[in-house]
Amino acid sequence: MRLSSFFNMDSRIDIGIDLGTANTLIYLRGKGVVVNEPSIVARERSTGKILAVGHEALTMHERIHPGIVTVRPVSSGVIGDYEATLMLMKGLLNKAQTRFLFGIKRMVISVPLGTTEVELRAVQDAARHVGAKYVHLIYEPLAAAIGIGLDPFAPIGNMIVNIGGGTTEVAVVSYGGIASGESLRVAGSDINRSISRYFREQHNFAVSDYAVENIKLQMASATCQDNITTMNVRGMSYESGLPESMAVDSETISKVIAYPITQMVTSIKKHIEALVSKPELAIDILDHGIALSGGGALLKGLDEKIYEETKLPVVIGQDPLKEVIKGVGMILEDFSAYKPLLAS
Ligand SMILES: Nc1ncnc2c1ncn2[C@@H]1O[C@H](COP(=O)(O)OP(=O)(O)OP(=O)(O)O)[C@@H](O)[C@H]1O
Repeated sequence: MRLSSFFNMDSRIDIGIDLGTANTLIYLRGKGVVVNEPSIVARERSTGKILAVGHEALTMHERIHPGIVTVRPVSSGVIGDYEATLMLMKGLLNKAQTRFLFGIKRMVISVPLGTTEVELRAVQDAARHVGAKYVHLIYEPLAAAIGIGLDPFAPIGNMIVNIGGGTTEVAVVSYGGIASGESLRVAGSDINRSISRYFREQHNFAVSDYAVENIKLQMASATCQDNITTMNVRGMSYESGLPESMAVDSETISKVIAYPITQMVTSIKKHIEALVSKPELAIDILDHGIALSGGGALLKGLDEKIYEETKLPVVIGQDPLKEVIKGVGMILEDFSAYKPLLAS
């Protein structure tokens, strides 16, 4: 018996990764999602030595001394810091608690639409560096469509909008391809930046990333809500130089985040209007609506806002933060069926 068949080389593992700006998720074929952690690493400033990745690194963020630095290696959905991305991938693969005794055979990674050749190559290199033998890339909206339960090969048009931390991917999927789409570099992080800027510029008040995220999750809304809520926010006053607390209401926060929301909705409308030369696709979308995925889809009132602006039905995926990795997982589980969808 040949050594390779004795060791059954097919027992090498197949892995899917949603390498996101905010979160990275890992799927193991046959097991499901085994890692779901923030895309952040903490390293020693002088040596570059990695101290923590994922949840632990996020806990250290904004609490550390100058000898330690936290880095978000993925920016706008693509690799911004190659070395830190490798550390993130290695660290999170270790957390998968699976011994890759025979190495990784196939790795499928989701990437934003419009990723440049250089950016695609960086993702492929990183995947090979962490041990993948074959690397395949899938555009995020296609993965999200599969995850949501749509058939990307169907001879009808489906509109998917995946709103992540760094990008909003708008795509009309039909016949196993993308009929129209773009990756807008405006998403969840821009909403956070708008909130931070409001406190800094209007109140001379510095608020931590953690507090900003909390404000967004608790009170931000894409539409005006009837019941206005208030919350106390703690931060540092630039004027007094002391920690202070100030009240903010949901109506103010909704106004503050209006600009990034408008940019997202404008992109969606632009791609619907682009279907003027393909009216049958437009009618399909009228019938089936717009499917939303990604963490940004959870923003209060966003579905309502998109409906107000487009008059098209809007459906949010069952588990928006996991639709892309669910789709990547389904590709791994039935690779030959979904192979035609892969970017390379
Ligand atoms: N309930 C919520 N309301 C509003 N925003 C939310 C909610 N939950 C998560 N988010 C936002 O969703 C974003 C993360 O979503 P997701 O994990 O899908 O993005 P990602 O895949 O890391 O990013 P990208 O695809 O752009 O690289 C963050 O900006 C987060 O603040």
